[in-house]
Amino acid sequence: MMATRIGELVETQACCEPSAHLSLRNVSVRYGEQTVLSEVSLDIPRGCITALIGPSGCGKTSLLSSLNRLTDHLPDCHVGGTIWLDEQRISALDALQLRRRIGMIFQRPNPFPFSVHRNLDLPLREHGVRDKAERERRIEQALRDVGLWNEIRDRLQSSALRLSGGQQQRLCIARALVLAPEILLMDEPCSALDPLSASVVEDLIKRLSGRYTVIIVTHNLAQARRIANYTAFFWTRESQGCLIEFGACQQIFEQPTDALTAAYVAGRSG
Ligand SMILES: Nc1ncnc2c1ncn2[C@@H]1O[C@H](COP(=O)(O)OP(=O)(O)OP(=O)(O)O)[C@@H](O)[C@H]1O
Repeated sequence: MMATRIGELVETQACCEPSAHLSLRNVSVRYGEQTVLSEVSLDIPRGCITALIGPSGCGKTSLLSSLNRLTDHLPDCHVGGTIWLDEQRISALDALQLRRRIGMIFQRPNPFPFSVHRNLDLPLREHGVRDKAERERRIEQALRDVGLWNEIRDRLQSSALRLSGGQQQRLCIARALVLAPEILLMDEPCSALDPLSASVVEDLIKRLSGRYTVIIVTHNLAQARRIANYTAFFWTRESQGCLIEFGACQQIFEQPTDALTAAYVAGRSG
């Protein structure tokens, strides 16, 4: 499948490439017999930030986790439909390679309980980067990209757990970046941080757009408005999450076409 045009959305978001990086077709997620997300079809624009919003339990995290097949590891979790990464079905890709191309950042910073350096060196070794000088170059670059190099360059051998929460989260983003991914999945990456650290991480995410396709789950509508180019709004109907509306961020927040979206972004429901 060739990359899909995003159609009229491109005209409203000149910053974005007019192609889909990920294409979802009739994607459903169920745990055992319980379908929690039903028939989602969506094109994720390349090089842009797409926010997934909606009330608790409508399946945002389940959808995010299905995009790099973390759902493979959840007991009783079944993902139906088709997810394309460019012209390849993700189900046909090697899971390790897929997760190199699609990194994930979680709500709570989760550095490995090792040194800062080892947090970044380990994934590179696991992915077969044998040349030490190349690993060092990529580690420094990733730390520069997240704005940590100058802050902690003299503490690379100290435990990552001694960093502040915000620094730990930036280290986790660096851990994803060091593998040169194409796409970053972020599940409420600022919600466990103090306001100052959250705003540093938010600025960082904004700076990543263009170079990376970012998909971010957030409950913070103001944050979605500030950083996202596109927004997908989910809702729960008859106990199943579904996609209500997808569009350019400005359109979703200022001129939503669906009454449910309008009520949600205005804070009248959910
Ligand atoms: N591992 C699991 N096993 C069984 N049910 C699950 C599992 N993970 C999530 N669920 C259920 O799937 C539904 C969707 O959950 P999910 O976390 O994807 O929603 P969400 O929109 O991300 O919620 P929140 O905004 O609160 O994080 C919920 O009813 C949840 O209880």
